[in-house]
Amino acid sequence: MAKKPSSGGRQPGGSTRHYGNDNPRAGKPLARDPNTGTYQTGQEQETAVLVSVPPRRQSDAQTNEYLDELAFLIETAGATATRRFIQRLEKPDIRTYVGEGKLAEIKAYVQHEGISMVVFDDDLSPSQLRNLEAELLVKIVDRSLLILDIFALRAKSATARTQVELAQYQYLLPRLTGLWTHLDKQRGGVGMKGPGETEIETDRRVVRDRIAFLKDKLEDLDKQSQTQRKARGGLVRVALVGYTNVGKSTLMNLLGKADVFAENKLFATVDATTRKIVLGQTPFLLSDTVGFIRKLPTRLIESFKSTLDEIREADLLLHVVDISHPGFEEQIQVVNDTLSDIGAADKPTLLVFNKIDQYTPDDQQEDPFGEVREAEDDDSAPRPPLAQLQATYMAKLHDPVVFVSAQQRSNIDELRELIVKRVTALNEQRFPYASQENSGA
Ligand SMILES: Nc1nc2c(ncn2[C@@H]2O[C@H](COP(=O)(O)OP(=O)(O)OP(=O)(O)O)[C@@H](O)[C@H]2O)c(=O)[nH]1
Ligand SMILES: [Mg+2]
Repeated sequence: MAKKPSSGGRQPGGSTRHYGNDNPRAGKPLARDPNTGTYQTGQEQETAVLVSVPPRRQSDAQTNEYLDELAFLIETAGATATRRFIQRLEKPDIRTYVGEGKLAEIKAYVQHEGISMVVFDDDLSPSQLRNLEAELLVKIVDRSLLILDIFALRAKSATARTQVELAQYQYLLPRLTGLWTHLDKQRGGVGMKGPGETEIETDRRVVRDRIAFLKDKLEDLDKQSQTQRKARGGLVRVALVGYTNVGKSTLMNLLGKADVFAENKLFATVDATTRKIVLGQTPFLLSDTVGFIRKLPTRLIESFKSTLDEIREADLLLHVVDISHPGFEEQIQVVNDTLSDIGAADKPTLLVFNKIDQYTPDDQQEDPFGEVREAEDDDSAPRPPLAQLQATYMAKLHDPVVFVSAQQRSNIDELRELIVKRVTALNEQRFPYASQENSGA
C-alpha cells in the first residue's frame, strides 16, 4: 500500500484529525463520572467562527438560515460555533474571501478568544486557503472539507470509506502547496510536522498513486455490489431520498422495522442500506440513502457514485421533505437539482412531507394576550395550513403527496397505502401478464 503523505494535519482517511477529535460522538454533552462526580472532558471541544459572504440581494433571514445549517454541520463535526461574521459583497474577495477590514476584525476576535478554526460557508480556492491560513494563523475549514470530515466520521462500509478517502485525497491534491508548513512547525505535535518543499513533490506523487489505487479499489467494490444487486431478482426498487436530516432513516425504520442509525445530526447516513419489505401482499426493496445538502461539491457527488447507484437504479423515489424547516422549499429544489446532476431526475416520485408534528401554520401561532401577532421577520415565508399546502403540491405535481410524522407515527398507514399502490402499478407495468401473487417474484 502506498505511503500516506506527510503534509500537515489534513491527511485523509483518518477522519477528523484536523479537529483534533476522532470521537464520532463528539459534540454530545460531556459524560459525568458517577464515581467522582466530575465531567470527563477528554479533549477540549474546539471552537469555531463562521464566515459568510452573501450576495447583496440575499435576505437576512436567508443568510441566517444558511449559517444555522453551517453551525449544525460544525456541531455534527464535533466543534462549537461561537460567532458569525457576515460581509455583504458582490462576490467574495479573490485573495482572502472577505475584505481587508473584515479580515482584521475576524483576526482580532480569533486571537482574543483563542478560537481554533475559521469556517467558511463556501469552497475556498487553494490560494485563498493559503492566504487566510497565513493571515489568521488558525485552521481554515471550507464547506467541502467540513462535509468530507462528517462523511469520514459516518462512513462504515468498505465502499463508503473508500469513497470518502478518495474524495479527501482529491480535495488535498491541488492544495499541497506547503501552505501548512509555517503553521505546523510553529505548533509541532504528532502528525503536525510540516513538509519541506521537496517533500511536497513526493507527497503529490504519493497522493496521485493513492487516488489511482482507491479508484481501482472502488471499481472492484462496484463490481461486487452490481453482482449483489443483480442477485436481488426482479423486485421493484424504492429509494428514500431527500435533504439531510429530514427523517429518511426514521421512515426506513418504521416501514421496514429495520435498525438504521437515525439521529439529529447531519449526514447520519452515509452508507446506503437496502431491505426487502412486504406491505400487505406486496414485496419490494427499500433503500435508505445519503442525504443531500446545498453546495454539495460535484467532486464529492462523483466519488459517491456507487452509493448513488441505489438511487439511479430505483424504480420509485420517496422524496422525503422536512416540512418544519423554514427552508423546505429550497431544500426540495436542492434535492431535485442533485437528482438531475446524478441522472435520476425523471424517476417516478412520491413526495413525503415529514415532521408535521413540528409544523405550525402562521395563523396558529398564538399570542398570550390574544393580540394580532406581527410577523417576526418579513423575509420569512408564510406558513399556510397543511391542507392548503397539500392542495398546492398536488395541483403542481398532478400526483398525491402525503403528510406524515415518522416520529409520532401519524398518517403512516396512508403512506403505506400509497407506496403499495405505486409499487403494484410498477409491477403491473413490468409484468403485465403476471397475476398479482407472483408479480413481485
Ligand atoms: N419532530 C420530528 N422529528 C423527526 C421526525 N422524523 C424524524 N425526526 C428526527 O429528525 C432527525 C433526523 O432523522 P433521520 O431519520 O436521521 O434523518 P435522515 O434524513 O436519515 O438524515 P441523514 O441520514 O443525516 O441524511 C432525528 O432526530 C429524528 O428523530 C418527525 O416526524 N418529527
Ligand atoms: Mg439517515
